[in-house]
Amino acid sequence: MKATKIIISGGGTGGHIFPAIAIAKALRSIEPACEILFVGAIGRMEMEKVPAAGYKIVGLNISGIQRGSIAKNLSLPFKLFGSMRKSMQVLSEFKPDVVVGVGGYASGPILFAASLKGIPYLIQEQNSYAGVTNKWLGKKAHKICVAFDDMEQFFPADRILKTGNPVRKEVVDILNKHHAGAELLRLDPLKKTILVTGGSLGAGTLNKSIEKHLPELLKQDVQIIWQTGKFYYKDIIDRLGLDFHPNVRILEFLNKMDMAYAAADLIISRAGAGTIAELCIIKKPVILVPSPNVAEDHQTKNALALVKNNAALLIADRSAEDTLVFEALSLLQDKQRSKTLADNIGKMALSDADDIIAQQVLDLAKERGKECN
Ligand SMILES: CC(=O)N[C@H]1[C@@H](OP(=O)(O)OP(=O)(O)OC[C@H]2O[C@@H](n3ccc(=O)[nH]c3=O)[C@H](O)[C@@H]2O)O[C@H](CO)[C@@H](O)[C@@H]1O
Repeated sequence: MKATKIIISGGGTGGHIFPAIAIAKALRSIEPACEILFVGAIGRMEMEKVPAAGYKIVGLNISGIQRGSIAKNLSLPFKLFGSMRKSMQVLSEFKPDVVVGVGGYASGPILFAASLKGIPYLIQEQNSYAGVTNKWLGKKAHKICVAFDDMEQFFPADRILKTGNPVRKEVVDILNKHHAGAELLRLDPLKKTILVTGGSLGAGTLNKSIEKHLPELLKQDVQIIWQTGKFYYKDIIDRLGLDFHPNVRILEFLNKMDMAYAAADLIISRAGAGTIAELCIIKKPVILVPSPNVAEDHQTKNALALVKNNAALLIADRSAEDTLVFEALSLLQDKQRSKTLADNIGKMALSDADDIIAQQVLDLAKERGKECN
């Protein structure tokens, strides 16, 4: 029997790449012989993370619109045209049965090319608010897998399936790892610990808020696992030094997120959809500071879906520098409130999205096989 061939496209940030890898893993576990090819954007994070996870990737020369610079956008039509041509070529050579789009620059041209060639495609929309490209591509998608309610406002209702966001299983496997996590991060497992994560790229506001109030945190003998993000790391280390205080662990990126989640008593985070899906599964008290710099303010909408169920606290980006650390310290003291938040966020967890989506992809491939015979 011919092996099923799947293209998974998209990327740009961890929020698109990690769900894509989770879907690929689930496809392999259901159908070990299936062939998977990733399509990403040259120069973006997926070109490094996808091969590291053991999959092949082809890069398109594509980027997004850059605000505030006409000159930088002049090459955009040429890039789009070149990416469409390359996408058509990749589809002709690899001959996928189904294409999956997880969002990010590379998804657009390859899904559009798939629609031109009559190849079925599935969109995995991570956020509670769909961007312009996904809305447009959604019109011809065979299936749109979503993680939030009320997505009919963006996509055809008959093709929406609420699956939740695929998470990497190893990242949310934190049971009995508290001590090991703290030790790996050279922290004391008996002291209260806050994990600060700005998503896959880090968050300037979170970094400023923590740095400004380090004295208050240290006065309470609280430990911090502080993920700064690649762009901010060097400046922070230049200012503070790498081993600035035994209670503070400063990291550019956490490769073992499970260990950090396990070691933490409280998590301060941006409101990226992938992180939120993980936070629901690991069930700890959370303070979200949505990024104001994302399309249609979708992180605030992601966060509000939790806040309206009393499953997380929300602090606006503009107030974070003044209030975030004090809210965090007060929540750490308040056991009852912490427990209520942790219980409620746990109720919002949707597990196995990776397996459900992978099965949808394989079903589409089978249906196509029947049509072609
Ligand atoms: C600035 C931006 O465009 N953000 C978007 C991006 O977020 P971003 O790329 O930050 O993605 P998410 O918050 O959704 O997910 C981050 C992922 O990176 C992992 N991780 C993070 C930090 C770390 O040190 N190590 C690590 O492994 C997390 O465990 C998680 O799996 O995609 C999300 C999903 O479409 C969107 O909701 C966000 O608005």
